[in-house]
Amino acid sequence: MFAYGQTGSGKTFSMQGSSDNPGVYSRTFNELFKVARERTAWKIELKGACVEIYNEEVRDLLLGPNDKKQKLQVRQGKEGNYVPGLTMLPVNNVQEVESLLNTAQANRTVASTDMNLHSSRSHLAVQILGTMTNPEGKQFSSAITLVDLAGSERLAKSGVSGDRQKEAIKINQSLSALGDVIAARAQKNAHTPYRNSVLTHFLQDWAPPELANIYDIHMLFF
Ligand SMILES: Nc1ncnc2c1ncn2[C@@H]1O[C@H](COP(=O)(O)OP(=O)(O)OP(=O)(O)O)[C@@H](O)[C@H]1O
Repeated sequence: MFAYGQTGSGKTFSMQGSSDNPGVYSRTFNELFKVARERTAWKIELKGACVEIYNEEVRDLLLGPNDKKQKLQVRQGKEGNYVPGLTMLPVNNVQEVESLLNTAQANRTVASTDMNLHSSRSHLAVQILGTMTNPEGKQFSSAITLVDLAGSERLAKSGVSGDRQKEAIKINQSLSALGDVIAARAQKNAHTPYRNSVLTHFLQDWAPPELANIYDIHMLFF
């Protein structure tokens, strides 16, 4: 699921929500753990990861202040791309996911522009990966990814220069690459241009075009 829209339109606000008005994260993860609890005969293991894609670099947002930062790269896997070395922590309930999200939000790159005092300068991807074994012993794996995209911005309006301007150019380029990927998937093109940005490369799965509809993409427009 992607939150997409102009800078300052309320994407991060709607993803995070508040204590009296839960956002997309809370609602999604409450439902996920409710379903997991109901499947009493299944063995379900869930792990969470949070990354930001900043200036075409993948950054691990779950590192503590003393953890060693390493350069992360997207690698090709059989069922989808993955990032070797990325922190993935077991999560057993919504509170544990919320704790990961708090760490991620605190580590995310934010800056002030004319259009948003706390503008996200990166795409934030929150991923829950599940390994599930049904009562017959058959194993499945699955992932849900919620992406709070950095906002598209007109440089003249956001009034940015220097580093902020470079960030805005990268943000706009990667949003355009995401649009191209979604269009190619929707049209079931033989080639999907995943490699045109780190965002789309990170999110690449390996569904052949004829099976594209088994991978749900939801866009929230702001
Ligand atoms: N529905 C709302 N009610 C009250 N305040 C809101 C609402 N939506 C957004 N805001 C406020 O508007 C400001 C901008 O919102 P937010 O940071 O969520 O925008 P954004 O789309 O994520 O921007 P960017 O792409 O620049 O990161 C914030 O101060 C936020 O608290």
